[in-house]
Amino acid sequence: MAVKSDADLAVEIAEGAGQVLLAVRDELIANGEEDQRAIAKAGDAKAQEFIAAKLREERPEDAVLSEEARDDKARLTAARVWIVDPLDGTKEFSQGRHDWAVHIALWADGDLALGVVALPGLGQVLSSAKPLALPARAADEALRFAVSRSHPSPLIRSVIDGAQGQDVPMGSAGYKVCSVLRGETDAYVHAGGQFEWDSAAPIAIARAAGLFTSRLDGSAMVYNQDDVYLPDLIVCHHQDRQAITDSVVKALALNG
Ligand SMILES: Nc1ncnc2c1ncn2[C@@H]1O[C@H](COP(=O)(O)O)[C@@H](OP(=O)(O)O)[C@H]1O
Ligand SMILES: [Mg+2]
Repeated sequence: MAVKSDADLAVEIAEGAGQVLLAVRDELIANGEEDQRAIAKAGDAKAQEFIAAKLREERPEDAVLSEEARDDKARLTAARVWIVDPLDGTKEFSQGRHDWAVHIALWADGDLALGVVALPGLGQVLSSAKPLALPARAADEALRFAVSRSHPSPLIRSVIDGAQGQDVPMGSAGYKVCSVLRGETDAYVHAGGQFEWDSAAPIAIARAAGLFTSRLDGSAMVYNQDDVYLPDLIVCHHQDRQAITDSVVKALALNG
């Protein structure tokens, strides 16, 4: 039998983990579970188990970096590393909301090679291998920024105000990047903390679709580093890059 392509495998895994997460949550709620931490914990564990088993079975040679597994650093000398967040937007998942995601990315030979984000609450899966056409951006309308519901940042508030934009709160880094691709927002600018698994798959999809992506200081998002802390990012249409980066520079000067 022919070996499944990485792109097909990533979609299969992201979709499958999404189904596992929906089923776990339904079952717990049907059994009367009201503790959101218990729902989040069960979701994280079951999705991690599903993804790890699939990767072990289908790509036993590859290294894996996951939010929910020990980082044994074998990945630092590997040619191929899967970077996964089994459940991004954990809080929103546990609250019964739809704005959460499963992230599956593949890093190969120095850069992101593939990203898949499943949005089980919407029944959608986005892949860098099949980029969506970018939604049109009306140049005269205020920029809509996807922002965190649970990690407010004074710096990001300043960036949005400086760009005369409006904020659209929602959970999950993957869901936010997909909101730009789905035309619900125009940009996602984040500061204050995140890890490689929070952004790897979403950034691969954003790049493939032709969005601008960078760190707040304008440098490239770099993955599979020893320290996986990757605290800030910009995702936007190229036409908005200047306005947003100007606002970031001013906000950094104001907020230190
Ligand atoms: N200041 C911060 N420090 C660490 N992680 C952060 C963070 N802000 C956001 N994140 C992580 O980024 C993801 C999206 O967050 P948000 O919805 O608030 O934008 C979440 O991942 P998890 O749900 O996988 O933990 C969250 O933990
Ligand atoms: Mg996450």
